Amino acid sequence: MLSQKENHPHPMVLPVGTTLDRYIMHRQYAFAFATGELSQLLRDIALAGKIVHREVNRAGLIDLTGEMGQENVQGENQQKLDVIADVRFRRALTFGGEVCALISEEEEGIIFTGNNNGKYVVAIDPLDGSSNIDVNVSIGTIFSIYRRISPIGTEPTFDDFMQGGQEQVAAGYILFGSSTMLVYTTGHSVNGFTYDNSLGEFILSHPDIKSPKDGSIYSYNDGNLNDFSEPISKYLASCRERQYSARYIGSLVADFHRNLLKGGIYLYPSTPKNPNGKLRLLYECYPLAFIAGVTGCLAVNDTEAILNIKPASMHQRTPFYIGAPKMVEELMEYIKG
Ligand SMILES: O=P(O)(O)OC[C@H]1O[C@](O)(COP(=O)(O)O)[C@@H](O)[C@@H]1O
Ligand SMILES: [Mg+2]
Ligand SMILES: [Mg+2]
Repeated sequence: MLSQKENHPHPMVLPVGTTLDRYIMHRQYAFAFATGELSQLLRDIALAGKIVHREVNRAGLIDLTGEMGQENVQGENQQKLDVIADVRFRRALTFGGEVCALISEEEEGIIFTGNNNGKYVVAIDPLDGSSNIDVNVSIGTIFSIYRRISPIGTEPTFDDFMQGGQEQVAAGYILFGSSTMLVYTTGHSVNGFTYDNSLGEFILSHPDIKSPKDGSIYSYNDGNLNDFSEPISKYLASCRERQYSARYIGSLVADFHRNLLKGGIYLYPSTPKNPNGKLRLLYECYPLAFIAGVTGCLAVNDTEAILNIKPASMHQRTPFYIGAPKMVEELMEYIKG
């Protein structure tokens, strides 16, 4: 008699309307060696996402807008919601028990959860798009998950976080926009779940997302244009000449999500102010590049694919270009000259 796992088709396409929980369970059965820890970790992230969704929605009512009055490791003034989101994800991942350590945009060092038997480490941008928090514009959370390489039962190490983008076992983001969505991948397909407030559930709404091969949307901060290299300026001029649509929300997660669905390119080049770019490799660029790869998009910096960059420090930055393959390839032609 075939076991449940052998009997279960792989991959399983689930209908729109499936809850996240049911989806995760079914996906777990599709993998012979799945033991449920990653599934539980994804549920913990979804739980924290629901709590932050609630805080974001009523931020203006409960004095959660404005600055915290302190700086984070990046030298940025922390917004209250940056700190709230950081605390909520840290708690959910600590109490969930599957994560032995995490790094966060809001914290300098490694956060040890005390779960030394946990198999996973997480890198997280608890609140992305901080400049848009107080003005009711879409913001989000970005996360990246690795299986630890340090022995289970011991204290996790720096090396657990320096495995490189290709070693991610899962990555995703939560978008707090006109609706709240969780989009993630474990490397096989990218699926989007919309939060139904009345049910308190994430519901499958965007199964197996495939991104257009080409596009006509370009996203960058025009205020930095004079500081871009000549090849980048030339590429942007060619987009303008072709009357592409310039769209820039100023929240990476929201700009990425739009371009993922509609076809487009997001650029954050290096500038004199940010000689290594602005965006952080481990908890902004790697996870979005991992998602992009599964949907057929490309993610690069001026010299290589983002997932091939060898990490060296926890908060390192990189120039970042991500989007429709035809658009990114064309940009690379300009950069190569
Ligand atoms: O204001 P700028 O320089 O255009 O930068 C906007 C970019 O910086 C970010 O806000 C950086 O992320 P955080 O908000 O998480 O620090 C991105 O979301 C966004 O794309
Ligand atoms: Mg960010
Ligand atoms: Mg942030």
